[in-house]
Amino acid sequence: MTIGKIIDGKLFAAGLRAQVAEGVAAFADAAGRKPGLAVVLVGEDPASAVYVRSKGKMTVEAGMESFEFKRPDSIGQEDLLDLIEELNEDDRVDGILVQLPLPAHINEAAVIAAIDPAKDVDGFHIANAGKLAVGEKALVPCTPLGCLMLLKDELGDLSGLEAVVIGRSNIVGKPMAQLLLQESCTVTVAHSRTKDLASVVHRADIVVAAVGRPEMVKGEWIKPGATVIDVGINRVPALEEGKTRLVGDVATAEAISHVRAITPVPGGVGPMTIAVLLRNTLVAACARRGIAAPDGL
Ligand SMILES: Nc1nc(=O)c2c([nH]1)NC[C@@H]1CN(c3ccc(C(=O)N[C@@H](CCC(=O)O)C(=O)O)cc3)C=[N+]21
Repeated sequence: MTIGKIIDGKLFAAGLRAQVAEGVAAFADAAGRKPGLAVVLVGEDPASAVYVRSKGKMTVEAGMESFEFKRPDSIGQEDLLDLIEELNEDDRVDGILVQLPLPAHINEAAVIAAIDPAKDVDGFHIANAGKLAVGEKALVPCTPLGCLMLLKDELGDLSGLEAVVIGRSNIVGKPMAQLLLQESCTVTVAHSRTKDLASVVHRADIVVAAVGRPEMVKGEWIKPGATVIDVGINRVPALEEGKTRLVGDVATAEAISHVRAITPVPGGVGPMTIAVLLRNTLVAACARRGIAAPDGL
Protein backbone atom coordinates (compact mmCIF):
# COMPACT_ATOMS: atom_id res chain seq x y z
CA MET A 1 0.00 0.00 0.00
CA THR A 2 1.36 3.39 -0.95
CA ILE A 3 0.77 6.44 1.16
CA GLY A 4 0.04 9.77 -0.48
CA LYS A 5 1.72 13.04 0.27
CA ILE A 6 0.29 15.46 2.80
CA ILE A 7 0.36 18.94 1.32
CA ASP A 8 1.74 21.45 3.80
CA GLY A 9 -0.61 24.39 3.36
CA LYS A 10 0.76 26.09 6.42
CA LEU A 11 4.27 26.14 4.96
CA PHE A 12 3.10 27.25 1.51
CA ALA A 13 1.03 30.01 3.13
CA ALA A 14 4.02 31.23 5.12
CA GLY A 15 6.03 31.46 1.89
CA LEU A 16 3.23 33.39 0.19
CA ARG A 17 2.97 35.80 3.13
CA ALA A 18 6.73 36.41 2.96
CA GLN A 19 6.40 37.20 -0.76
CA VAL A 20 3.48 39.53 0.01
CA ALA A 21 5.55 41.27 2.68
CA GLU A 22 8.23 42.07 0.08
CA GLY A 23 5.61 43.50 -2.25
CA VAL A 24 4.14 45.50 0.62
CA ALA A 25 7.51 47.11 1.32
CA ALA A 26 7.90 48.05 -2.35
CA PHE A 27 4.36 49.46 -2.40
CA ALA A 28 5.03 51.54 0.70
CA ASP A 29 8.18 52.97 -0.90
CA ALA A 30 6.32 53.91 -4.07
CA ALA A 31 3.03 55.09 -2.54
CA GLY A 32 4.30 56.68 0.67
CA ARG A 33 1.87 54.66 2.76
CA LYS A 34 1.15 51.06 3.68
CA PRO A 35 -1.62 49.01 2.07
CA GLY A 36 -4.63 48.89 4.42
CA LEU A 37 -7.16 46.14 5.12
CA ALA A 38 -10.44 46.86 6.92
CA VAL A 39 -12.23 43.92 8.54
CA VAL A 40 -15.81 44.34 9.70
CA LEU A 41 -17.14 41.89 12.29
CA VAL A 42 -20.81 41.98 13.27
CA GLY A 43 -21.88 40.11 16.40
CA GLU A 44 -20.16 38.08 19.06
CA ASP A 45 -19.54 34.68 17.46
CA PRO A 46 -16.36 33.52 19.28
CA ALA A 47 -15.01 31.53 16.30
CA SER A 48 -15.40 34.57 14.01
CA ALA A 49 -13.65 36.75 16.59
CA VAL A 50 -10.70 34.31 16.61
CA TYR A 51 -10.40 34.40 12.80
CA VAL A 52 -10.62 38.18 12.73
CA ARG A 53 -7.89 38.48 15.35
CA SER A 54 -5.64 36.09 13.45
CA LYS A 55 -6.24 37.99 10.18
CA GLY A 56 -5.38 41.28 11.92
CA LYS A 57 -2.17 39.85 13.33
CA MET A 58 -1.01 38.47 9.97
CA THR A 59 -1.96 41.71 8.21
CA VAL A 60 0.36 43.66 10.51
CA GLU A 61 3.09 41.00 10.22
CA ALA A 62 3.02 41.47 6.43
CA GLY A 63 3.66 45.18 6.97
CA MET A 64 0.11 46.34 6.20
CA GLU A 65 -2.26 48.53 8.13
CA SER A 66 -5.12 46.65 9.82
CA PHE A 67 -8.41 48.41 10.63
CA GLU A 68 -10.94 46.44 12.67
CA PHE A 69 -14.57 47.43 13.07
CA LYS A 70 -16.65 45.48 15.61
CA ARG A 71 -20.37 46.15 15.59
CA PRO A 72 -23.11 44.61 17.77
CA ASP A 73 -25.53 41.98 16.48
CA SER A 74 -28.23 44.61 16.77
CA ILE A 75 -26.71 46.94 14.14
CA GLY A 76 -29.22 47.99 11.50
CA GLN A 77 -28.58 47.41 7.83
CA GLU A 78 -28.45 51.13 7.07
CA ASP A 79 -25.74 51.70 9.69
CA LEU A 80 -23.69 48.84 8.28
CA LEU A 81 -24.08 50.23 4.75
CA ASP A 82 -22.99 53.66 6.04
CA LEU A 83 -19.83 52.12 7.51
CA ILE A 84 -19.03 50.43 4.20
CA GLU A 85 -19.56 53.71 2.37
CA GLU A 86 -17.07 55.37 4.73
CA LEU A 87 -14.53 52.62 4.06
CA ASN A 88 -15.11 52.91 0.30
CA GLU A 89 -14.20 56.58 0.52
CA ASP A 90 -11.24 56.18 2.90
CA ASP A 91 -8.07 56.30 0.82
CA ARG A 92 -6.04 54.41 3.46
CA VAL A 93 -8.32 51.40 2.99
CA ASP A 94 -7.39 49.20 0.01
CA GLY A 95 -9.33 46.12 1.04
CA ILE A 96 -12.68 45.63 2.77
CA LEU A 97 -13.71 42.29 4.26
CA VAL A 98 -17.10 41.90 5.92
CA GLN A 99 -16.95 38.70 7.94
CA LEU A 100 -19.75 36.30 6.95
CA PRO A 101 -22.24 35.06 7.90
CA LEU A 102 -24.12 38.22 8.92
CA PRO A 103 -27.07 38.21 11.35
CA ALA A 104 -30.35 37.08 9.75
CA HIS A 105 -31.92 40.56 9.75
CA ILE A 106 -29.22 41.88 7.44
CA ASN A 107 -29.35 41.33 3.70
CA GLU A 108 -25.96 39.86 2.89
CA ALA A 109 -26.25 40.46 -0.85
CA ALA A 110 -26.98 44.16 -0.28
CA VAL A 111 -23.94 44.50 1.96
CA ILE A 112 -21.64 42.81 -0.55
CA ALA A 113 -23.08 44.94 -3.36
CA ALA A 114 -22.21 48.09 -1.38
CA ILE A 115 -18.47 47.29 -1.30
CA ASP A 116 -16.39 49.09 -3.92
CA PRO A 117 -15.42 46.23 -6.29
CA ALA A 118 -11.86 47.64 -6.40
CA LYS A 119 -11.64 47.03 -2.62
CA ASP A 120 -13.51 43.72 -2.61
CA VAL A 121 -10.62 41.53 -1.46
CA ASP A 122 -13.01 38.61 -0.82
CA GLY A 123 -14.00 38.68 -4.51
CA PHE A 124 -17.66 38.31 -3.55
CA HIS A 125 -19.03 41.34 -5.43
CA ILE A 126 -21.03 40.50 -8.56
CA ALA A 127 -18.63 42.64 -10.62
CA ASN A 128 -15.72 40.43 -9.57
CA ALA A 129 -17.68 37.18 -9.89
CA GLY A 130 -18.72 38.25 -13.40
CA LYS A 131 -15.19 39.18 -14.42
CA LEU A 132 -13.94 35.81 -13.19
CA ALA A 133 -16.67 34.06 -15.17
CA VAL A 134 -15.72 35.79 -18.44
CA GLY A 135 -11.97 35.49 -17.81
CA GLU A 136 -11.21 39.16 -17.11
CA LYS A 137 -8.78 40.27 -14.43
CA ALA A 138 -10.68 40.21 -11.12
CA LEU A 139 -10.27 39.98 -7.40
CA VAL A 140 -10.79 36.24 -6.86
CA PRO A 141 -12.22 34.65 -3.68
CA CYS A 142 -9.38 33.74 -1.33
CA THR A 143 -10.17 30.11 -0.55
CA PRO A 144 -10.50 28.85 -4.15
CA LEU A 145 -7.47 30.85 -5.29
CA GLY A 146 -5.48 29.31 -2.43
CA CYS A 147 -6.66 25.84 -3.49
CA LEU A 148 -5.57 26.51 -7.08
CA MET A 149 -2.12 27.62 -5.93
CA LEU A 150 -1.67 24.35 -3.99
CA LEU A 151 -2.89 22.30 -6.98
CA LYS A 152 -0.52 24.00 -9.43
CA ASP A 153 2.35 23.61 -7.00
CA GLU A 154 1.66 19.89 -6.73
CA LEU A 155 0.67 19.06 -10.32
CA GLY A 156 2.10 21.81 -12.53
CA ASP A 157 -0.03 22.16 -15.66
CA LEU A 158 -3.64 21.16 -14.93
CA SER A 159 -4.72 21.17 -18.56
CA GLY A 160 -6.98 18.26 -19.55
CA LEU A 161 -7.35 16.91 -16.05
CA GLU A 162 -10.73 15.75 -14.75
CA ALA A 163 -11.74 17.93 -11.76
CA VAL A 164 -14.72 17.37 -9.49
CA VAL A 165 -15.74 20.20 -7.16
CA ILE A 166 -18.14 19.12 -4.43
CA GLY A 167 -20.19 22.10 -3.29
CA ARG A 168 -21.77 24.95 -5.26
CA SER A 169 -21.44 27.93 -2.94
CA ASN A 170 -20.71 31.40 -4.30
CA ILE A 171 -17.77 31.59 -1.90
CA VAL A 172 -15.93 28.38 -2.82
CA GLY A 173 -17.59 25.90 -5.21
CA LYS A 174 -18.58 28.20 -8.06
CA PRO A 175 -15.39 30.30 -8.21
CA MET A 176 -13.30 27.11 -7.81
CA ALA A 177 -15.03 25.64 -10.85
CA GLN A 178 -14.35 28.84 -12.84
CA LEU A 179 -10.66 28.79 -11.92
CA LEU A 180 -10.26 25.12 -12.86
CA LEU A 181 -12.07 25.72 -16.14
CA GLN A 182 -9.66 28.57 -16.86
CA GLU A 183 -6.83 26.06 -16.31
CA SER A 184 -8.45 23.87 -18.99
CA CYS A 185 -9.65 21.16 -16.63
CA THR A 186 -12.80 19.20 -17.40
CA VAL A 187 -14.93 20.41 -14.51
CA THR A 188 -17.90 18.81 -12.78
CA VAL A 189 -19.68 20.59 -9.96
CA ALA A 190 -21.36 18.09 -7.64
CA HIS A 191 -23.70 18.99 -4.78
CA SER A 192 -26.25 17.63 -2.32
CA ARG A 193 -28.59 16.52 -5.13
CA THR A 194 -25.93 14.76 -7.18
CA LYS A 195 -26.82 11.14 -7.90
CA ASP A 196 -24.15 8.56 -7.09
CA LEU A 197 -21.56 11.04 -5.81
CA ALA A 198 -19.13 8.17 -5.20
CA SER A 199 -18.82 7.36 -8.91
CA VAL A 200 -18.69 11.03 -9.92
CA VAL A 201 -15.79 11.54 -7.50
CA HIS A 202 -14.13 8.33 -8.70
CA ARG A 203 -13.44 9.74 -12.16
CA ALA A 204 -11.61 12.79 -10.84
CA ASP A 205 -7.89 13.49 -11.05
CA ILE A 206 -8.59 16.51 -8.83
CA VAL A 207 -11.18 16.52 -6.04
CA VAL A 208 -12.05 19.74 -4.23
CA ALA A 209 -14.40 19.06 -1.31
CA ALA A 210 -16.27 22.11 -0.01
CA VAL A 211 -19.52 20.90 1.50
CA GLY A 212 -19.14 21.42 5.23
CA ARG A 213 -20.01 17.85 6.24
CA PRO A 214 -17.44 16.10 8.41
CA GLU A 215 -15.58 13.29 6.56
CA MET A 216 -18.36 12.72 4.04
CA VAL A 217 -15.98 11.92 1.16
CA LYS A 218 -14.84 8.33 1.70
CA GLY A 219 -11.42 6.93 0.88
CA GLU A 220 -12.64 4.33 -1.60
CA TRP A 221 -14.40 7.02 -3.67
CA ILE A 222 -11.00 8.44 -4.64
CA LYS A 223 -9.40 7.33 -7.90
CA PRO A 224 -5.90 5.99 -7.18
CA GLY A 225 -3.37 8.78 -7.67
CA ALA A 226 -5.86 11.66 -7.49
CA THR A 227 -5.04 14.93 -5.72
CA VAL A 228 -7.53 15.96 -3.04
CA ILE A 229 -8.09 19.45 -1.67
CA ASP A 230 -10.14 19.44 1.52
CA VAL A 231 -11.80 22.81 2.11
CA GLY A 232 -14.01 21.69 5.01
CA ILE A 233 -13.31 22.94 8.52
CA ASN A 234 -15.74 21.09 10.78
CA ARG A 235 -15.60 21.12 14.55
CA VAL A 236 -16.64 17.73 15.96
CA PRO A 237 -16.62 16.23 19.48
CA ALA A 238 -13.24 14.78 20.43
CA LEU A 239 -12.78 11.52 22.31
CA GLU A 240 -12.10 13.40 25.50
CA GLU A 241 -15.34 14.58 27.10
CA GLY A 242 -16.20 18.21 26.38
CA LYS A 243 -13.35 18.75 23.88
CA THR A 244 -13.62 19.30 20.14
CA ARG A 245 -11.33 18.72 17.16
CA LEU A 246 -11.27 19.91 13.55
CA VAL A 247 -11.94 17.56 10.66
CA GLY A 248 -12.35 18.19 6.97
CA ASP A 249 -14.98 17.07 4.45
CA VAL A 250 -12.76 14.11 3.50
CA ALA A 251 -12.12 10.96 5.54
CA THR A 252 -8.38 11.62 5.36
CA ALA A 253 -7.15 8.49 7.16
CA GLU A 254 -8.93 6.34 4.55
CA ALA A 255 -8.14 8.57 1.59
CA ILE A 256 -4.41 8.82 2.26
CA SER A 257 -3.69 5.39 0.75
CA HIS A 258 -5.59 6.26 -2.46
CA VAL A 259 -4.29 9.75 -3.19
CA ARG A 260 -1.21 11.18 -4.83
CA ALA A 261 -1.53 14.12 -2.43
CA ILE A 262 -4.08 15.54 -0.01
CA THR A 263 -4.42 18.68 2.12
CA PRO A 264 -4.81 18.15 5.88
CA VAL A 265 -7.28 19.87 8.22
CA PRO A 266 -6.07 21.90 10.00
CA GLY A 267 -2.93 23.12 8.24
CA GLY A 268 -4.13 22.86 4.66
CA VAL A 269 -6.51 25.26 2.95
CA GLY A 270 -7.29 27.40 6.05
CA PRO A 271 -3.90 29.13 6.29
CA MET A 272 -3.95 29.64 2.50
CA THR A 273 -7.22 31.57 2.76
CA ILE A 274 -5.64 34.17 5.01
CA ALA A 275 -2.41 34.37 2.98
CA VAL A 276 -4.41 34.96 -0.22
CA LEU A 277 -6.46 37.63 1.57
CA LEU A 278 -3.20 39.51 2.19
CA ARG A 279 -2.16 38.87 -1.41
CA ASN A 280 -5.47 40.25 -2.67
CA THR A 281 -5.10 43.32 -0.46
CA LEU A 282 -1.67 44.04 -1.93
CA VAL A 283 -2.98 43.47 -5.47
CA ALA A 284 -5.94 45.81 -4.80
CA ALA A 285 -3.63 48.45 -3.33
CA CYS A 286 -1.32 48.30 -6.37
CA ALA A 287 -4.24 48.48 -8.81
CA ARG A 288 -5.77 51.48 -7.01
CA ARG A 289 -2.43 53.31 -7.15
CA GLY A 290 -1.50 52.27 -10.68
CA ILE A 291 1.58 50.45 -9.38
CA ALA A 292 2.56 47.12 -10.95
CA ALA A 293 1.91 44.23 -8.57
CA PRO A 294 4.89 41.91 -8.01
CA ASP A 295 5.18 38.98 -10.48
CA GLY A 296 4.36 35.50 -9.36
CA LEU A 297 1.79 36.48 -6.78
N1 LIG B 1 -15.95 37.55 4.36
C1 LIG B 1 -15.40 36.43 4.80
N2 LIG B 1 -14.24 35.99 4.27
C2 LIG B 1 -13.64 34.86 4.75
O1 LIG B 1 -12.58 34.46 4.25
C3 LIG B 1 -14.26 34.16 5.83
C4 LIG B 1 -15.46 34.68 6.35
N3 LIG B 1 -16.01 35.79 5.82
N4 LIG B 1 -16.10 34.06 7.37
C5 LIG B 1 -15.49 32.94 8.06
C6 LIG B 1 -14.65 32.13 7.12
C7 LIG B 1 -13.71 31.17 7.80
N5 LIG B 1 -12.39 31.51 7.33
C8 LIG B 1 -11.24 30.84 7.74
C9 LIG B 1 -9.98 31.28 7.46
C10 LIG B 1 -8.85 30.62 7.93
C11 LIG B 1 -8.97 29.49 8.69
C12 LIG B 1 -7.77 28.81 9.23
O2 LIG B 1 -6.66 29.30 9.11
N6 LIG B 1 -7.93 27.64 9.86
C13 LIG B 1 -6.86 26.88 10.48
C14 LIG B 1 -7.31 26.29 11.81
C15 LIG B 1 -7.77 27.32 12.78
C16 LIG B 1 -8.31 26.65 14.04
O3 LIG B 1 -7.55 25.90 14.66
O4 LIG B 1 -9.48 26.91 14.37
C17 LIG B 1 -6.46 25.71 9.61
O5 LIG B 1 -7.30 25.23 8.84
O6 LIG B 1 -5.34 25.24 9.75
C18 LIG B 1 -10.22 29.03 8.97
C19 LIG B 1 -11.35 29.69 8.50
C20 LIG B 1 -12.46 32.61 6.54
N7 LIG B 1 -13.74 33.01 6.39
